[in-house]
Amino acid sequence: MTQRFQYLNEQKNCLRLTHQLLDQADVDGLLRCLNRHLQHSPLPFPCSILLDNPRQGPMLYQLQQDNVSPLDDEMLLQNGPLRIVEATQSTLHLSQDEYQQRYPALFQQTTEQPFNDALIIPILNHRRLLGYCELRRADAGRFDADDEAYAELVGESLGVALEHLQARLSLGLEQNQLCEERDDFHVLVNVTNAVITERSVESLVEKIAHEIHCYFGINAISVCLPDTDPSLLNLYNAFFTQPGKAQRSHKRIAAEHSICLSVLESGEIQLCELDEQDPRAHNETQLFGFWPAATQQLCLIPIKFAGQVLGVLKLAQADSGCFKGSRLQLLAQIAERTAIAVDNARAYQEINRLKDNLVRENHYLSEQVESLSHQQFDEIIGASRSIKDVLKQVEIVARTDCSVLLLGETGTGKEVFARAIHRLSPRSSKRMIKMNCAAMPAGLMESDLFGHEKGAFTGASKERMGRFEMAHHSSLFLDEVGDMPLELQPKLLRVLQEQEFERVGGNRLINVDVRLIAATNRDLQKMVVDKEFRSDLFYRLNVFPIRLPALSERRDDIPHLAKFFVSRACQHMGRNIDSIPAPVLRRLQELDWPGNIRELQNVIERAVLLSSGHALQLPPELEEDDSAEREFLKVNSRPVLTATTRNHDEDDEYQRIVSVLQETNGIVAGPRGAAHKLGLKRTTLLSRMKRLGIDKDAVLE
Ligand SMILES: Nc1ncnc2c1ncn2[C@@H]1O[C@H](COP(=O)(O)OP(=O)(O)OP(=O)(O)O)[C@@H](O)[C@H]1O
Repeated sequence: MTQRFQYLNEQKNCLRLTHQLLDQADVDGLLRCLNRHLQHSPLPFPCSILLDNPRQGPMLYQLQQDNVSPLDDEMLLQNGPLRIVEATQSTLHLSQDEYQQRYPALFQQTTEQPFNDALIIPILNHRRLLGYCELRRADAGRFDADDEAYAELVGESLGVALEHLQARLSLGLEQNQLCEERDDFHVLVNVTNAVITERSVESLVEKIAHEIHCYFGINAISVCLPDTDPSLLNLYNAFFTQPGKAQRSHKRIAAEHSICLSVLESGEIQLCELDEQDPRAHNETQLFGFWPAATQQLCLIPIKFAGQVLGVLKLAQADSGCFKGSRLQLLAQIAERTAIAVDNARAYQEINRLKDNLVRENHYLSEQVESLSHQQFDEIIGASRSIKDVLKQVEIVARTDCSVLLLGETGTGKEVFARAIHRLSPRSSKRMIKMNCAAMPAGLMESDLFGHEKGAFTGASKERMGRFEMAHHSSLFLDEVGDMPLELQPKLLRVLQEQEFERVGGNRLINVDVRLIAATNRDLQKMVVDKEFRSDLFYRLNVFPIRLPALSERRDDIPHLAKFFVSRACQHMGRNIDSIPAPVLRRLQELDWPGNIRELQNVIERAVLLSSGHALQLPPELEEDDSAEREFLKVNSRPVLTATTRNHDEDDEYQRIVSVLQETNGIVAGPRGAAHKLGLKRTTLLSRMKRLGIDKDAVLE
């Protein structure tokens, strides 16, 4: 074979080797491919590769019984031939003895079988050293110049292939990183989108848990938020016992000794290694009622917003790889987004609570403004002895904190006096809160009075403040207290005695300072005997009873009240009535008024409406009784009879009335009057006279 032919042949071999090497996906493949090639080349000796990676340090790849075993002992490799090859960028030719002498440690570590001669060829790419490859021959021969030349060609092929491989690997790496970044970004966008519109904590947790579960494969996700009661924490859990299907729960747990509390306080991420023997793991199981199989790690990440720790994102997982490096960073970013949403949800809850309170306060206020406007700001009309006695009692009791029980028939002014007591009391700067026990359905009364926590009963979607809380530092007027359900009475008694209570569905004691004014038109004492009212509550309410007299017991006040109501009604209706004739006032004083002042007020309003002139006229129903009224109306709606239109019976009646009138000298009313003699009521007689066309003056002529 001519030298030229041999040269061309070697070039061809190396070109083929280069192609084969370029097809390899990794360094292991390169090493295997190279050794296969060498077996059929002019240098049929085992070859190893050392790569000098500037970031990770040198790495030696050797083929041992067809297995590639990398060696990354940096000290050992740095102290080998690497640095001299780097400095000279040329082949190093060493006998075994020389090798052993110069690099004893590396020799010992890498020499399984003795060798005779070694060639160390630099792998260069554009004069940059990528590493070297090392050929060792165990036979008696030594490498000559031709061997060196061929080995250097192999080194060049390796340089090209390694450069290519590195470019491919880093491209793949970059691509992977890009994909990872894209996915991370995606999950963050998903979390942001999921939480941005969420206003309830429950659905917020559900959505975040879903994203975390899908992306990280984590099966137990909780969000822990502080409770209004500092000794408790709220734990919102989502557990994926089946892929993609969450079991949700909400628990209030004791804050003391819980891992969440330490994260809330420190604001630092906490990782806990647990196994089922660990008492903390046991504790977690108790809290969750669920323990994800083989859980080894708990990761607790603070949910921080504007420097404040709002809660904790708690994750339990078997694969601790989730809670490291970039994965942990991503979870922390999810916690940041969660914080914005938690803050929004809290703000929304607070706004809603305030709005509800405002609506309720407004409602109470308008209830009260309405009643105030009817009362000319609680003006109490009355100069009778009985009402003066009541006013004295009101003055005495108003300045104390003592409970007051207002007793009296309906419409006697119990609410008016309750307002007067509150207005004269040191609590008058706050408005009085009122509740009518008869108007409130029994089932709603407890939560209306004491408020409720969210979820306390079906439909309790929000926490709500009750009237007792609203009446803090003020007075609570319980109207119709006799209608309070028996089962609620002990709770009322407790507030009156201890000034503390719990909301419905809550276990937090709420302290209030409330002055109670109760009223009833029922006979509470009898109710106690009949076991319809608790005696202990009765005695507690009855500390200062004030009995309001019925209107029939204070007839002297009727003219004052009538004038007051007439002027007020005229104002409202735009009427001008400036006198109440004496007979009208007298008539008003005669009546029984079972509905008391309220009834009087209604009658006057009606009279104002019906009166045609400037003097008040009574409405027809104010006749002595209903039959008289009917008669009056009947008679008045018919034409007056004359001698020609009267029938026989009517004629008889005409004669009888005329003769009695003549006997009584025209007097109709009174014991000697015609009505009495005929056994008729005065008004009935007057109606009949009108109907029959009898003129009492004409009868006497
Ligand atoms: N002394 C008074 N002066 C002026 N108006 C009064 C007086 N007492 C009561 N009223 C008026 O009478 C009406 C009934 O009064 P109030 O509602 O206080 O009675 P009550 O005893 O609480 O009735 P109920 O038992 O039916 O609740 C109200 O319109 C009130 O303004």
